Amino acid sequence: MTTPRISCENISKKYLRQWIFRDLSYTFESGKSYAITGNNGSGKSTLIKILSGAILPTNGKISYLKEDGDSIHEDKVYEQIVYAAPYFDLIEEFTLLEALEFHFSFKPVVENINLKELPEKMLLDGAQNKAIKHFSSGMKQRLKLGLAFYSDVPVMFLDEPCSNLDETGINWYKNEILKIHNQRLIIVSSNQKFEYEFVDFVLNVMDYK
Ligand SMILES: Nc1ncnc2c1ncn2[C@@H]1O[C@H](COP(=O)(O)OP(=O)(O)OP(=O)(O)O)[C@@H](O)[C@H]1O
Repeated sequence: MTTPRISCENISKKYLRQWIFRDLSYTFESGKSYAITGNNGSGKSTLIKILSGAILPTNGKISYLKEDGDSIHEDKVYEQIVYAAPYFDLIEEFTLLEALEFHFSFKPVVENINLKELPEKMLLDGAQNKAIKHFSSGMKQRLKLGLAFYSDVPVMFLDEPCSNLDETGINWYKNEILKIHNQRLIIVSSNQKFEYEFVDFVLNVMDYK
């Protein structure tokens, strides 16, 4: 698995007439973990969306670079990433097993894990044939995070990862992320320290106003 780094050159984002952030130049190194912090409405989700390629910056350039310095073509970037966020919906009509089969038809599952083991790993044992529309908000969040954790890809974006999780879910999140954080580039958007205690670097979006 190649582990890319993400280079941002002078990126700025404007919505309507308001600059959300300006002139952000930063390199997210492969295998390191980062938190993006800042007040409510400061632009954390906007930045993480831009880094993933979900939306474009108003100005500036984002590149995914391989170890040899070559850039990964923008059409191929999606193969490198998983992204769990409140604004990305699950397909509600699927059962849990269908959702797992669907997701893992696009992304490889991490080595040595069988698809059948995943519900238990996500604390969703017993819900295999339940439709996602009947999941609680915490179950949906564990599924979103689980799809990210157990996909064998080098870049992981997490926006507000512990929203809707109870204490058991938060402990599960903390344990699972500690197992993988040295193998991936992880970028977490959060205002809650316990969600990003494991990171190597903190980037405050307020510093780019
Ligand atoms: N599509 C959009 N059109 C116009 N303005 C937008 C759009 N998306 C976000 N904004 C604005 O950009 C600013 C940053 O929003 P963003 O969601 O990135 O903040 P955030 O730091 O993630 O906030 P929170 O901590 O509340 O989740 C806000 O003022 C928001 O209203």
